[in-house]
Amino acid sequence: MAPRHLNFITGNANKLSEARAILGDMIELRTQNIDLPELQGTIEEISLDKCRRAADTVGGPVLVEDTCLSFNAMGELPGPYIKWFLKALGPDNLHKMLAGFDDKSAQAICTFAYCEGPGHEPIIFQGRTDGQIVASRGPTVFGWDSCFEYEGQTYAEMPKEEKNKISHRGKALEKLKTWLVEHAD
Ligand SMILES: O=P(O)(O)OP(=O)(O)OP(=O)(O)OC[C@H]1O[C@@H](n2cnc3c(O)ncnc32)[C@H](O)[C@@H]1O
Ligand SMILES: [Mg+2]
Repeated sequence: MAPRHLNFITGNANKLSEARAILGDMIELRTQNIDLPELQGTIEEISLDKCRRAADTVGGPVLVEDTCLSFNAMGELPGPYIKWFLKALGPDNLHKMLAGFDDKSAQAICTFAYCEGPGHEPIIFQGRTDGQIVASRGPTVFGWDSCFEYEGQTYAEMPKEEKNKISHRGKALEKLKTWLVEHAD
C-alpha cells in the first residue's frame, strides 16, 4: 500500500524544493536532515545502502536520493563522487576536468530509494538525462546546474518548471508517482 506521506532524508534544500515542486499535491514530503554515510560502489548499491541506513536511523519509512554526474569520456566518473569534485573545483572550474577530451557528454542520474522500515528491502526509482559539460553559465545556486547543458541551455539558465520537466530528478519522480498510483488503496 502506498504511504500517505514520505519522509525524505536529505541535507540538500534544493533537492527537497525540486522534489516538492515535482510531486505537487500528490503526496506530502516531510523531511529530516541526517548526514548519512555514503558507500563507494555502483549507483544502485549506494542508494540501497543509504536507504537501509536511513530506515535504521529513523526507525520507520524513508525516502532518500543520490545524484550522480557521469562524464562519458571518463568511464562515468565522477558519478556518485561529483559532490566532492564540485566542492574542490567549484562550478567555474568543473568543465576543465574534460579539457583533454573531445567528448564533453555527460549523464545526470537521479536515484530515489524508498524503504518501508528497518529490515525491508528498498525500492529504486531512477531517472537519467543526457547533456554536455560546459563552462559555467547562469546562476550558481544549485550544485553543478550551471555546468550541465541540455539542448542549448544549462539547467541554471532554464526556468525551474522547464528543468523539472526534463531533469534526471523529474524522470525519477515520474516513476515514483506511477508506483504511488499503482499502490494506492
Ligand atoms: O543529503 P543528500 O541527499 O545526500 O544531499 P547531497 O547534497 O549530499 O547530495 P548527493 O550526495 O546526492 O551529491 C550530489 C551532488 O550533486 C549536486 N546536485 C544534486 N542534484 C543536482 C541538480 O539537480 N543540479 C545540480 N546539482 C545537483 C548536489 O548539490 C551534490 O553536490
Ligand atoms: Mg550526500
